[in-house]
Amino acid sequence: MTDITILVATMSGTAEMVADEIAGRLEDAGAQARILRMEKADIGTLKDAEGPLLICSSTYGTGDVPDNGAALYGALEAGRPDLSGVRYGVVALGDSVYPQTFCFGGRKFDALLSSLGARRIGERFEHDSRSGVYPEDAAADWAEQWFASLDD
Ligand SMILES: Cc1cc2nc3c(=O)[nH]c(=O)nc-3n(C[C@H](O)[C@H](O)[C@H](O)COP(=O)(O)O)c2cc1C
Repeated sequence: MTDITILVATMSGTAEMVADEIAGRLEDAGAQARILRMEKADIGTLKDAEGPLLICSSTYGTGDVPDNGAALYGALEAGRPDLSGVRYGVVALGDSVYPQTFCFGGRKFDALLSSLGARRIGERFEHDSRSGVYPEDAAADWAEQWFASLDD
């Protein structure tokens, strides 16, 4: 069974709700999904994860990662661990009212993990809170496809 760790960075809870829905969908598809808020994660969490990681992050401030993800982001940036054994996917939440920094929380994690040697599986999923699409439904649909593509 594939173990998937969903790492959540959120300010007002949307990303956590999205992670809950994704976890349910992944479990239905036969995965073991664990949700971890980023303040409870460290470099070891990423390096030692049994299976792929799923970054689920919103965006705040001027294109910043949410506060609860800042310590992990900073530790990765400063420590520059070798993550070449890590596979990951990205769910990025944002709002197109901020076109200059749209979905930068998820995009920043994506760029950082990739620069540390981790391999992204599939395209990044980006949700615009202005779109009228429910983020949890769209992200769960995406995650089901993402999970299926892990075997490719
Ligand atoms: C103060 C504030 C700043 C924001 N800044 C950005 C931003 O720079 N870029 C972006 O794409 N979205 C931005 N957003 C939108 C949120 O990322 C988006 O609404 C997201 O769905 C919130 O998810 P959360 O509840 O998990 O934090 C901002 C929202 C707020 C309230």
